[in-house]
Amino acid sequence: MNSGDSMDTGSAALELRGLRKAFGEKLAVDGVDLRIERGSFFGLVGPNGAGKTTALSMAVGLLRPDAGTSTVLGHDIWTAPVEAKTRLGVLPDGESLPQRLTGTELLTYMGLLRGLEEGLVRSRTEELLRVLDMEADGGRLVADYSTGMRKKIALAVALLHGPEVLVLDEPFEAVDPVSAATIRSILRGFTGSGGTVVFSSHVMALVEQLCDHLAILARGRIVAAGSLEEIRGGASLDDAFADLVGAGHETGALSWFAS
Ligand SMILES: Nc1ncnc2c1ncn2[C@@H]1O[C@H](COP(=O)(O)OP(=O)(O)OP(=O)(O)O)[C@@H](O)[C@H]1O
Repeated sequence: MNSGDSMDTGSAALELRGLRKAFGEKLAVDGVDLRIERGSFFGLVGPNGAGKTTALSMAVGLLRPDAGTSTVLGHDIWTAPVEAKTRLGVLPDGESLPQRLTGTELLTYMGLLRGLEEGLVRSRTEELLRVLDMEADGGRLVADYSTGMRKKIALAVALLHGPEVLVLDEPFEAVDPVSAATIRSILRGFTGSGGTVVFSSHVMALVEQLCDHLAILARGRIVAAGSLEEIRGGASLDDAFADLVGAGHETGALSWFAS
């Protein structure tokens, strides 16, 4: 990992203040404040369309907010992007990778772009492909990868430069169980050595298994944030989630299947 500087001391790993974003009439993120401490394994959960991807995209500098700020280890993502992004590894939502490169070319290109020395890029690329069980796929085009393989190579890109804070949008989506176990173990090792992981997920079991802290986002607002125990309050996370975001949509069978 990169060594910190004096700005970093005492600041949160990631701090969001008053983040807001509207798409036309739709207020996707409506004033999100969140402080994520260093060394946390932090989950951001919420129903479909709650604003998770929009909030995380603004947090990492991929989407300009209408209002609010995001700081990474004390560095503002918009006014000090180099300082912030050097410390940040991002797994964005969707298919944002260059498709016409092989996996090895992609990692090499991204490593050199990050200013890493060539030998280091080569050794880290080999290690990442091996650990992610993609050694045999390094020479294939990213365009020909499966969805889960694209997720894994994107995670490799996020890890390559040795960030201190990882922000991952749905890192386990479409990933097979063996690869998911590998990713869990990489991420646990990462937080174990002082790094911070922030990830979004719909899978409560995963969040319960991995996270020490979490926030629940619904309709663009944080409806609960705290330690896993505080949010669960003695119940399962599934139940706490349903209570907080409002369950009660069991409207019965589809009319045309009614007997
Ligand atoms: N580029 C865009 N243009 C218009 N509306 C958008 C855009 N991006 C997101 N939205 C809207 O903003 C809201 C929040 O979307 P977002 O993708 O952030 O939710 P999410 O919590 O990540 O959802 P999911 O869990 O389904 O991935 C949704 O109503 C969505 O339709």
